[in-house]
Amino acid sequence: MSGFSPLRAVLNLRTGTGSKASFISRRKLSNQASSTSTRRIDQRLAVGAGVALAVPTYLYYTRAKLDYQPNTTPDRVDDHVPAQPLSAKGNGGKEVSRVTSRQVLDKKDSDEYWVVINGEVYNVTDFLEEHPGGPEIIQNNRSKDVSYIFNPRHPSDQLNKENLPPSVKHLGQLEISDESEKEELKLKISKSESDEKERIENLRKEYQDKDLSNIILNMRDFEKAAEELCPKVGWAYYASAADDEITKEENNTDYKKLRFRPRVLRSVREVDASTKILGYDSTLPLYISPAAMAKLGHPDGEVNLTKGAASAGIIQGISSFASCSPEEIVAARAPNQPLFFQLYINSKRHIAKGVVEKINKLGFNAILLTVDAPVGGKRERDIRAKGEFEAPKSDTYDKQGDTKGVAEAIFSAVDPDLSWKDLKWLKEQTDLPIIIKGIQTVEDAVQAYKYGADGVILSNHGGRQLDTTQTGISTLLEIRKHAPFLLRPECRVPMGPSKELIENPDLLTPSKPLNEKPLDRKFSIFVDGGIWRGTDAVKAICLGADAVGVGRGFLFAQTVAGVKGVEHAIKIFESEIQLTMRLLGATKIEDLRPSMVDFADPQREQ
Ligand SMILES: Cc1cc2nc3c(=O)[nH]c(=O)nc-3n(C[C@H](O)[C@H](O)[C@H](O)COP(=O)(O)O)c2cc1C
Repeated sequence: MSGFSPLRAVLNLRTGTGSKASFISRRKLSNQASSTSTRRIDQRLAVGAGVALAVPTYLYYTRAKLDYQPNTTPDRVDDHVPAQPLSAKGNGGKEVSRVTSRQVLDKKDSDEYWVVINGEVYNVTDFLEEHPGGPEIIQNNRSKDVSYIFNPRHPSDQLNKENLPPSVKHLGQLEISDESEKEELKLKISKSESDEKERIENLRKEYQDKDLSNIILNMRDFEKAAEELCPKVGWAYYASAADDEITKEENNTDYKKLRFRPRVLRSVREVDASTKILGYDSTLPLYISPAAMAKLGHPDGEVNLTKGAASAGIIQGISSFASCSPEEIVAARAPNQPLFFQLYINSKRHIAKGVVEKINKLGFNAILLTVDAPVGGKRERDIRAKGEFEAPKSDTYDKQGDTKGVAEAIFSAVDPDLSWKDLKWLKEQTDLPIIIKGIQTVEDAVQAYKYGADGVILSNHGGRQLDTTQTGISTLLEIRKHAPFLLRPECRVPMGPSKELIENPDLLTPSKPLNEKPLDRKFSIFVDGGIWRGTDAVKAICLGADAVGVGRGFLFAQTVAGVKGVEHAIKIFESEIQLTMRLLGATKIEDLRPSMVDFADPQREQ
């Protein structure tokens, strides 16, 4: 990075020239939020049961599978055991192996561990120790139909032949010999759990039928509704953050320490909040942050987000630990819909290589490489929730309580030895833009630029990793102070009143600083964490962010009402962002500049 001096950079805050990142193809949006179609979705309900969790198999096995199979999650998972013996001729006319319920039940007292999932029988004896959720949950439920536990946590194509771990043996279709055996195969679900499941099912139906615009006015309303609609384990996983959850809280309260400086009489009838994110059109400077396990909140999971993002024209980031597979998500994608894939690098590099190959092949548009989670943070709600669950007890194996929290299970596959040199390795595997997610200091933002990343996400993982770490918006302030050269030139100016504007109040914003060069190559800066309002998003954009990410808010929205919930959430953000812009005197994203914001505490140094 030629000629960078932090001192010079600080001094140059006020001056400089350069071209702004291009914002083209704006879509004019009128006073009304753009209309988004609402889509009815399947009302199937997944209720959290147990904390067994397998890291999606595509992280281990790499053959890309492009033929999407529809979700086969049964309506009532506990009743999944088929009523009728299955035909011996399924599978496109080929002979299928059949396994009787008696055979499955007899394995209870053997050395082998068999389970039934969605009407198929598997021998998982050799998989026990590989199961990222720990062997106990399988041992506890041997010789049972475990679809109820399995389905909300795994992509529906995870058990397809090409995705099946070699240590899992598919034995054939289940054939029920008689009613009593069918009963014996069923998981025993406690009364309280089945009551809870019913309550959630009814409540979700109500939300699906209601006009959300009358009851969900802001993103916090979604949070409240989601708490009622999420099974305990899912809620604990979504809401949890590290230790005392101080960073999670500050992620939002830090925005409250900034004040707007609106300009008036600026003719704001027409406003356009559209922008480009990594060159892709977006109706808002806001995207869906990648967050794992959307099926814990709603049976259709991440696909809800894909469809909602498509109809409203924003971009979705997809977690490495999504509960829908990349193939399912790509199959749900609208033509030319941009999708960014969030990557965790597996300790086994050949596995990571395979994942990247798959992402390239499936046509994702960018990689968000998460670096703030070499190990999982201490998320106590999540850890506690596993204890609260009444795990179905097996007749033959009653060791309880040793299953992992969802987060703990997930992180067992992530490489804790990842280092900057691995970025070079990743660049060799892909031509996609690489954005480093989880940058928490100005030093690392500079390092990411030096190592050739295409951008950074200033993020502390929603406060889920190191508690009391600084917030994304604080890191942006650090960059403004110590490495403003990373920002677009027009944002390398101070917050608050500007001498130039006082001398020439006709101007809405200060002119681009003279003598400030743009970077040699494009470098995007995104911020996430604690964005609950349009005002939060606009503050970050004013200070130099290219766009902001929202994690929990969208998880909650899809939990409450699937695709319809996601569309409604985007509408909320759209109308709040447009309103904020109008009240600031800004009619397009380029108008949003540091002079429109200042610290609430006037003593605070920039
Ligand atoms: C339940 C949950 C799961 C998450 N899973 C991932 C993940 O798999 N990968 C990742 O990079 N970030 C993950 N994140 C972090 C988000 O991408 C994002 O940084 C964070 O949610 C932003 O904060 P917010 O929830 O306050 O909007 C997750 C966050 C939550 C709440």
